[in-house]
Amino acid sequence: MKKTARAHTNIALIKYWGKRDEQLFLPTNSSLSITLDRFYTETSVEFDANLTADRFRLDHAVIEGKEREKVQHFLDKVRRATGETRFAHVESVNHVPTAAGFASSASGYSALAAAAIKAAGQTFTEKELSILARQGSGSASRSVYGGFVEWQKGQLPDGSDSHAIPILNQDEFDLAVLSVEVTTEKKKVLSREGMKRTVETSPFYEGWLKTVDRDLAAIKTAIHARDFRSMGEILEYNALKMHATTLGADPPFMYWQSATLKVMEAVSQLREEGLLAYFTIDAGPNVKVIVEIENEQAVIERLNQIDVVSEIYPCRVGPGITYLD
Ligand SMILES: O=C(O)C[C@@](O)(CF)CCOP(=O)(O)OP(=O)(O)O
Repeated sequence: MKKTARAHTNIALIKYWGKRDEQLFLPTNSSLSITLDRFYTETSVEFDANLTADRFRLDHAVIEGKEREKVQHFLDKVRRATGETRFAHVESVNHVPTAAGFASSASGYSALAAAAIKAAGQTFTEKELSILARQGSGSASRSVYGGFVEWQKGQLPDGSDSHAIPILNQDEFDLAVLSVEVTTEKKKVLSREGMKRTVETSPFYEGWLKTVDRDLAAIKTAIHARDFRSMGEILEYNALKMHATTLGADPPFMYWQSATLKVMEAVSQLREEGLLAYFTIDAGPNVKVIVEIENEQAVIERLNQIDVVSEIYPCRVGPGITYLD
């Protein structure tokens, strides 16, 4: 039977940056994210005895090659976990503007994990789904839950303790996440390759590992206290440290472009003027600005004045996985 699930993108406030096990997608450090309401992936899965290979369509186009193989490799994990033996039709639609710089792999693999398990006639707990989704893309482990989510790195070699846990529900600490798209010129280093090169070659990586757990503990305290200022200071600091590690990689690389820096400077200037806003940046030049709801419009107006800003997508804290049939 065909089953469909929806999963949302998430934005990390404490970054997942490095794997201790590439095959099982086990991270070097724990991370923490906000699931967003606006951007999501809807995926349907139907196992079919007549198929001789998994079929994958993304945004109504048949996908072949590496991307299809990655989906088949992931569905092999689903078949091992469920005893399902058939191949599947997979249909995914991304409600994520690709240019917005959101890694749709997070929403993509959590939606795929949820729909595939249901289509195999099984029911997984969120913890089991998180462990499965993690093996498609690390950040997908977090999109299983809504709101504020921690992905615990775990200690066990089999990864059975490396999964997400809910920290705060989506309606318990409302804030705005402004996805600021800047004009982009060059191709970016994909996060998977970027973190691998950094872990293997950057002398700054040990500094990252030394301080990330402290950032995580401090931001959880700030979130539970609804202390926006402290939370903002920590998330911005953590993002800067993550990006600093790439400058020491061999060969070095930088996700920021001049447009990125212009937005970063504007956010600092806003704080000078008393408007509390903080930025975070992932594996690309776009910037996500975190702001309290009452300041959202004022901050959007100011950021729209920056010549290199091409689009701003306002988001709110969003839900975990939902099943559509
Ligand atoms: O989201 C974060 O915590 C931080 C990042 O976005 C920073 F770029 C990394 C996301 O990495 P992902 O795409 O999940 O890698 P995969 O496990 O190799 O698929």
